[in-house]
Amino acid sequence: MRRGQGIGGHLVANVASLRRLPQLVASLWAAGPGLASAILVLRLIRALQPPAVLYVAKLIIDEIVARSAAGAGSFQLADLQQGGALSPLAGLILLEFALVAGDAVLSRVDRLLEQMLGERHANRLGAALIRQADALDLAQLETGEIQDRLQRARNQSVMGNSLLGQMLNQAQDAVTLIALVAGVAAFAPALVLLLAFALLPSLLGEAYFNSLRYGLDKEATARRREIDYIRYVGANARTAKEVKLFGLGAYLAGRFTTLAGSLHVASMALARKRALWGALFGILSALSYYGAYGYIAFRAVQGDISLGELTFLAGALMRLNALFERMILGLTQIADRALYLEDLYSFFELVPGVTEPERPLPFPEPIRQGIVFENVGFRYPGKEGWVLRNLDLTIRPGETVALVGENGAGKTTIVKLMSRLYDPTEGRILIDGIDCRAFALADLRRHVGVIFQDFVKYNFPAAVNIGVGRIEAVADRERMDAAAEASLAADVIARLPAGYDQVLGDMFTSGVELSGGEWQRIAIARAYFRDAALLILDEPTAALDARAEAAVFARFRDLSRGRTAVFISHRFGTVRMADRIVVLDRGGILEAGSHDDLMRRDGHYAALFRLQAEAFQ
Ligand SMILES: Nc1ncnc2c1ncn2[C@@H]1O[C@H](COP(=O)(O)OP(=O)(O)OP(=O)(O)O)[C@@H](O)[C@H]1O
Repeated sequence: MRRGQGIGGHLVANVASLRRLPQLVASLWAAGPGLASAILVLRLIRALQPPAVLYVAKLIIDEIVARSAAGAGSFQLADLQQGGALSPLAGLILLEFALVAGDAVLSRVDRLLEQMLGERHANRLGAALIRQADALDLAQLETGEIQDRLQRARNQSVMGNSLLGQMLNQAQDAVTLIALVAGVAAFAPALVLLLAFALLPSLLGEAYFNSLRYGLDKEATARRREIDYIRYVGANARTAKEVKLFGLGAYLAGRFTTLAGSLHVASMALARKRALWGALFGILSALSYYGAYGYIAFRAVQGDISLGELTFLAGALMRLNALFERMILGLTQIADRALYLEDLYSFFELVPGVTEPERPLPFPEPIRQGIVFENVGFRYPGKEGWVLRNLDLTIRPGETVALVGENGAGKTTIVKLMSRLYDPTEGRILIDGIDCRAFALADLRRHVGVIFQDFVKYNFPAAVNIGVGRIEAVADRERMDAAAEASLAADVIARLPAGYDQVLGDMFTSGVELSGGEWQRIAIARAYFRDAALLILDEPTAALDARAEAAVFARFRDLSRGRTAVFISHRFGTVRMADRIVVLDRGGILEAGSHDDLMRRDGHYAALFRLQAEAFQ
């Protein structure tokens, strides 16, 4: 929201925010149509209860007044019955009781049903959010703006529940209000106008402040993310080592205080303004309320309305006053949250750029001609420089290729392109002559097994940590044993108290944390467990000790026989084992060939190889 937009602009934004409400209603309905209908019926009945109670009270008083007027004398218990049946007065009192007690019961049933529907809806939304995040491109998820939106959407998936209750309260109050206003209009039409005067300024004021609040929150999202991040870095087992040793505690606390303070100042300034105006509007509505009260008292004294009608009108006014207050507050909260619905639903409307082909071709099994990068260029969306440019590279079937190059040369990006985490900005990637965009994404990825250098350390049991490589086969112990054996993870598992069932990581109390190299063995097992035609390992042995590295690679060569394998490594002892080594520099290929070829050529690779070898002499 831009500053200086004026009240008109704010109101438009506020009304626009409500446009997402029908979507919320539809998804709530879809979560439980039966539950939703039952809730609506209950709310409607409860909405009509207050006017009914007031009306019965009016009848009771009129009945009592009529009795006194008829000179029936003081009221006796025996008066409760008349000719063997209940007297009209007793009947009315009983009815009043039934209305009040009935509402108490209905409100409990209603709350229960709403909780059921709310939880069901939140669960559905939570799952849908994960599916949508999965469908989006990695490049989309990596942008700060989408991360913000995702963060807000995550909050919303829980908030939807409170919105359900608020919307129903509002609808119920609206029905009660209409019924009460109709009742008031029947006895004293002039009062309705007076009430409208009390309502309008509050309504406009609230709408205005709602939009200001949203604008403020939106502006502050980036700062709030930074605050959350500082809170994470400052109070977290993972960062504690460095924070302690570098003495960062005071620095982080200071930065936190500065950022949180700036947010606090802005939000307090708005809260003060809002409180001031709220108080003024409150006085205005109190004035209207007492004006109306005086008016009906005067008419009663004049004898224009009966005592029963006076009771009804006074009761209705009191209720209407409370209802206005509540509805304005409710409207504020609904509009406020509805503005955030925009984040939720706009996240669901994001369309991935890495798309499925209309008529997918089957992935070649086995790969016969290989993988060809044809003049491939890649630039991150919204970024200036090219990460890869004019890249021509062929990976033959059954070949083991090592990608080497300095930090930032583009090695990981090549791997991401091969698995279609990104699509090339220019050029094509062909598998057996077919553009890889022609395969169904799931089919392509089923045939590719990638372990990234920043692989995920799942705080799940060891078996699942390996099984995620091919989750549908997670129960296949024979396959798991083979993968664990090949990756040297078997030794790690054997040492775990609960073996394969041992929860790993430090997130849960039952978890066992592993060393970097142990985690890496588990991750490599994941790749073997996947058993894909194309195996890609991005710095798979960086955390392994020398003996483990040699053992892993001896097995890697055995296992990758007959399948295509690509690995990235900065360790030339490992790299030299590849059939072909591709040296990358600033997004292009500098040289390529076997270790012996490249050493003979005496170029960049040979220089780097000697440099590393000398360091060990
Ligand atoms: N999500 C991203 N958004 C924008 N730029 C990125 C992103 N990820 C990587 N880059 C840039 O792309 C370039 C290539 O990165 P890449 O990870 O492919 O390099 P690499 O050769 O694997 O490096 P390393 O040896 O350090 O792992 C780098 O200059 C990096 O700054």
